[in-house]
Amino acid sequence: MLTPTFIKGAEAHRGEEVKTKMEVRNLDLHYGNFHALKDVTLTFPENEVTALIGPSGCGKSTLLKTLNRMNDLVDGCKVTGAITLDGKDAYKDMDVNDLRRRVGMVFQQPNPFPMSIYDNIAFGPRTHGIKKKDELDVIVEQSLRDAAIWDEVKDRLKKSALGLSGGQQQRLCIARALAVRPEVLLLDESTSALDPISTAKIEELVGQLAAKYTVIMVTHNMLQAIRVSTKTAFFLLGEMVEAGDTDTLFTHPKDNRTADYVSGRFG
Ligand SMILES: Nc1ncnc2c1ncn2[C@@H]1O[C@H](COP(=O)(O)OP(=O)(O)OP(=O)(O)O)[C@@H](O)[C@H]1O
Repeated sequence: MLTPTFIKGAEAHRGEEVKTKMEVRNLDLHYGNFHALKDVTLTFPENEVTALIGPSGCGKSTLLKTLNRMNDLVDGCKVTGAITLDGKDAYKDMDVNDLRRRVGMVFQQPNPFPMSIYDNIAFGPRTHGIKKKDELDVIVEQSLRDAAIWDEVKDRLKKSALGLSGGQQQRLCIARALAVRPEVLLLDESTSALDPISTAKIEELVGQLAAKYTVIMVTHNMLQAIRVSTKTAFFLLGEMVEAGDTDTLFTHPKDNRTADYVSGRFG
């Protein structure tokens, strides 16, 4: 097994009580007649990285999008069961815009807006009513620092974000997500379009982000799950087969289907 080059969230917090940040209970999701998630129950510990793994089409991205109600935008999508953030029901007791500010998302392909680096980061805070330049300056710098890209872009903040490399664009997108002060960060295969060096930088960054944020990541890369996450959940055909401590799930899986998948027998 690869040795992580940074301290994983749970190791940093060892000895402290682990708090649940988000929880999914008896979640069923249908796209029309298609049953995409089946009675999923799962908790996401605060200030840790949870990885969602499983073969293509098993429902990982669907679950991720359900956590900040992105699926509300999909016609014919029906969700039953409960999703909570700090114990509050995300579908019943929370304004959807407030939920999406608190639970930010970064996608597979870097998708910077066609505007300057500065304006990309200031975009979210501005839409939330922050207009003062000195206040925005502080948020832009802090977000870029938190996303480990400040030193690379601090002298070109007014230049177009589209001039950055793919790996830099993805860290910019993480900075943009951080700029509205989220509590949870959803990463949907956020390194799959990147080269190995950019991937390594983002993996290291994710490890650091867990000090401040709860991170939930979908990944196809099992080594990445091992390197970065403290908790892993394995999905198959819409069912959550097994979840637990990452090292245990990969070395001593309880379910034969998990064992077959993590040993590369299918997927
Ligand atoms: N908007 C949609 N309408 C209908 N079916 C959908 C929709 N989105 C996803 N699905 C179906 O739901 C199932 C789960 O899809 P999902 O994208 O969550 O899987 P995944 O595990 O993330 O796959 P991948 O690893 O390939 O991204 C798939 O069968 C997919 O075709």
